[in-house]
Amino acid sequence: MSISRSRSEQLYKEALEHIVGGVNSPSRSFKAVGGGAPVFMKRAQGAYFWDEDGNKYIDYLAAYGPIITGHAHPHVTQAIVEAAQDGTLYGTPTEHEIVFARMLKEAIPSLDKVRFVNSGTEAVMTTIRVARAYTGRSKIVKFAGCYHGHSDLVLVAAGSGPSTLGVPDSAGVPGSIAQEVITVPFNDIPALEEALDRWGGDVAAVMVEPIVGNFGMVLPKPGFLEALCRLARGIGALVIYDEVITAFRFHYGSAQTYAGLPLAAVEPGATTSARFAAVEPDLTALGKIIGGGLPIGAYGGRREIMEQVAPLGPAYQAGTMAGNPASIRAGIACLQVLRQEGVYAGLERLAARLADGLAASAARHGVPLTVNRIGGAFSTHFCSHPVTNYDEAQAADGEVFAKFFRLMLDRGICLAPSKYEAWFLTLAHTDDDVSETLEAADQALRSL
Ligand SMILES: Cc1ncc(COP(=O)(O)O)c(C=O)c1O
Ligand SMILES: N[C@H](C=O)CCC(=O)O
Repeated sequence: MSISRSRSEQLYKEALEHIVGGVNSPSRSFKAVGGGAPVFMKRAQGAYFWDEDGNKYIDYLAAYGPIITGHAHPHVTQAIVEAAQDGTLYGTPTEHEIVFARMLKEAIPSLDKVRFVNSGTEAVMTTIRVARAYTGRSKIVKFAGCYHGHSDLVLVAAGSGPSTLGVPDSAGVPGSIAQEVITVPFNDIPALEEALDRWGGDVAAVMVEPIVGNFGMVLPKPGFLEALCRLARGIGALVIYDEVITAFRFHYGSAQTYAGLPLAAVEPGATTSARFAAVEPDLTALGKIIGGGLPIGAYGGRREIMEQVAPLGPAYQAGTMAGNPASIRAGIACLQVLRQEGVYAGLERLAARLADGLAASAARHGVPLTVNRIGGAFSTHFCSHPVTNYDEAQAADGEVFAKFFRLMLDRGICLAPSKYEAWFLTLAHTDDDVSETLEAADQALRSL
């Protein structure tokens, strides 16, 4: 079974002439799934894509996470149209920025103050600068396989695209910079303890995806985040959560306030805020969903730390496009949709049906498959062991994934072209979409 994608192939040839690798983000290339032309999409609506050859796909890529409402959601689209009609860029503050900052602060109480930027990369990069400015220290601890964007410091042992394409340590990052990063396995408290014992006084921050989204979806083990926060603070370092994927993905808030986060046992009767206080970060980086599909990033945290940032403090961060009215208004509209009753329960129900169905189908056909689901997102690792860290994710079978990816694509199901990326449900997906996807997956798994 194969559908024609001749126009995509033609466009890819042209793109290769003008755009490096034919793509504007390496993750979009099909290098890790057997090569050849990626699919050139022409239009997206709700849960669907149509490619340049007129083929229709059910979309679980969701643009690597931001598209949680479904494509071209009417409320978000209207906000973007109205913003465009009012002029796309002012270079001055606007009231919408205040409205949006308030919404983020209400949903994520650790944000005393925020600043808007243009991408997750910028948000993370700036949290590191601010942490260094605040502590007067230079080293950062990160976890193997966590991806924090493409700024120099965090392109060390990076998951997602870099890992997919075999460049987890990018060329062009000077050794002197890489030396400022200490990498530790995710979910490994003794290894973190050892690293902090060794480098303690030099460490400005410990940075983590509190729920990993970049070597599959991986939860912290119970007590891991509490230990991380306690150990970091014990040596005077800050805790930075990269919530670029996780904010507003699992509930109206972020991982640091998510009831599904496995925490160590708390005192009986502890309040919700006491429950989460032990895992609250000093700084948080945001992106993806908060832009409603337009480019955005944001970072925020404790007042005295954020006040290191210019014009109040000595840490410089700026941006011609930062806080642009279209992204801000799309973000407000997206959060307005997400705070409606039942939104997350619906995402979770569909994702559970799909993830459980895939696992059952794989078992029926004798295909080893580990499905890690968290709320409305999950990952599929072709292996029989649990995936709780990067090594275990790397050990999953990439060739089988590549085959599965192609079989699904030919059946009209669009996944990310990497064994490390997640499947994301949107508000536009229906039970019929899930049934169609399970039918396609059953055929694909049978013929692996
Ligand atoms: C956890 C995480 N942090 C940072 C980034 C970088 O965000 P962006 O691609 O918007 O620069 C990404 C995704 O790309 C991400 O998944
Ligand atoms: N997994 C990455 C971000 O979450 C993928 C985005 C990209 O590399 O283009």
